[in-house]
Amino acid sequence: MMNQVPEACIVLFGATGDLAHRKLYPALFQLYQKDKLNEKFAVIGTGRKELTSEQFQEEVRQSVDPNGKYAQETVDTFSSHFYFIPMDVSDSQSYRELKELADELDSKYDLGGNRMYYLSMAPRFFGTIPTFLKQEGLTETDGWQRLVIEKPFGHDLQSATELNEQLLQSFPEESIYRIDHYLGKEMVQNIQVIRFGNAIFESIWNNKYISSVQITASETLGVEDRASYYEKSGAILDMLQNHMLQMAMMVAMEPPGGLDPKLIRDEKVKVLRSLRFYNEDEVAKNIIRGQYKEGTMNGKEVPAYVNEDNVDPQSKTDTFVAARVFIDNFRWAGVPFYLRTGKRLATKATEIVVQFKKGPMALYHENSDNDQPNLLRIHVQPDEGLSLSLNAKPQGDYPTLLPIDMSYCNNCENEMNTPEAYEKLMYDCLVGDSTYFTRWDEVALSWEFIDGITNAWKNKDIPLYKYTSGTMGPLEAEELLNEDGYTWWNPTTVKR
Ligand SMILES: NC(=O)C1=CN([C@@H]2O[C@H](COP(=O)(O)OP(=O)(O)OC[C@H]3O[C@@H](n4cnc5c(N)ncnc54)[C@H](OP(=O)(O)O)[C@@H]3O)[C@@H](O)[C@H]2O)C=CC1
Ligand SMILES: O=C1O[C@H](COP(=O)(O)O)[C@@H](O)[C@H](O)[C@H]1O
Repeated sequence: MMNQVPEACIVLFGATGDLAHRKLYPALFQLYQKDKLNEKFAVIGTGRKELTSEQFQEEVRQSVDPNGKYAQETVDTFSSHFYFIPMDVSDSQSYRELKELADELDSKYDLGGNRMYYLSMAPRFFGTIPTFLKQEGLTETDGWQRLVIEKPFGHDLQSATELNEQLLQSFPEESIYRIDHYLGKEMVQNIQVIRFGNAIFESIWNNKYISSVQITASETLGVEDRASYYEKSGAILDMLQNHMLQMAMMVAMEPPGGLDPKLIRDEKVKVLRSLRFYNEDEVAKNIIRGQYKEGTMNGKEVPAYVNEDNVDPQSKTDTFVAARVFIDNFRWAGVPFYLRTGKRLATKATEIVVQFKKGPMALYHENSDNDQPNLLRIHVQPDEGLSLSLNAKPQGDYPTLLPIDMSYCNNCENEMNTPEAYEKLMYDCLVGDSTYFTRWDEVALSWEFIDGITNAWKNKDIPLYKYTSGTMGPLEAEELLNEDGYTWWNPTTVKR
């Protein structure tokens, strides 16, 4: 089979870091194994550590095959494409050496000047590196140049705008690939297919038939060793501004005119344009913030957020956020979207639940305790799949109701084969498909919305509710839904 992926040199800034080792090398290795990487490829890793290329190759081998599961020859051949340059990214001098090596590998592997620059670095370097890349002539080759930027992209609209303006001095918008790894998840990408590939869903996907939408991304982990970052971001910047809004856009967007990235991203951004922005009083009514207290998880005592390493004991950082948002357009007018995410919650799971309205007349419900609404659950993780809750008649009894589920499991057969988000995203970037990367207008609008909330939190005395670790967040988040006659649907497993 012809390999469609172009030859390329991947220059990875932050090659000695956690993300590179845990996600990026395994992702590239999977692509390599699946013949989804052109055999003409080279990776240049950079970091301040004084590694030789041989030592770097050993790190890569350890990262992709820690247990010696794969054929030695495959792992060795793969890692032989990796080279290392120790450099401080704030020193322009070191970019000259980088350029020399990149040019040399370009000839050695016949890479056509194609370059993917991946910034897996602390965000304070996101602006500097592209500036130096251009200044030192690394962007002047015969091939394409793409810039992959990790999160967070700014910390508010102003900082994101400044960063973006800086990037645009060196790379045009169409060459900037902003990562939101949730967009690389199988079931997040599947939302589009479920919606637009099934007439039965698309025809009822509106406020006539849908009563509410819930998106939960719950985590069991606490802040771990990331306090210096998390103290400034909290759940709202860490998860709501990006992953949660992106999932909401996928659920709410209009059908695109085709599968071109521009058409899809145009539709996504229109959702944000219709998002109801809140004034400070509305923030207080519609957004609940929380912070975890100590608790017991899996039989182990876990500390309160304020007692975690490097966290200010007086910290007001939100480790939980629940939001009621509205998309004021014809399709969604009046339908609340409830988004919630938090750390140290009861389960690690992400699920989208579309709740349908009841029929016009309750023929069977009166005599039944099992009066459940129809729910379409999109299980994003750890289970990947879809289930539809319906009502049927129990054997023999009549006219009571029996809740039943129809389900599809996407990763039950062979869990290992589900491509990791980073695998899909790196592949997409190599082939120049920007569909599942965030475009500047989406990022700007999502910051504008989030800034409204964080400013209200700064200016108004809005409570930070404490919740016990191992629960699903503060009671006030439950009350937010109860006000509207709903309750949260906790993530479930897909029936196998
Ligand atoms: N880790 C994760 O799970 C996730 C990370 N991200 C994002 O990915 C990015 C990287 O995160 P992560 O890998 O965890 O970070 P790490 O702190 O583990 O790695 C940082 C990397 O930057 C390098 N570095 C730091 N300063 C310099 C410098 N002055 N010059 C050259 N290299 C430098 C370090 O190399 P050295 O030590 O050799 O100097 C190291 O390779 C961040 O933007 C983060 O937000 C996003 C989602 C998840
Ligand atoms: O971006 C982030 O995502 C992770 C959760 O990602 P998942 O794929 O494990 O669901 C979160 O833990 C982290 O705080 C955040 O920065």
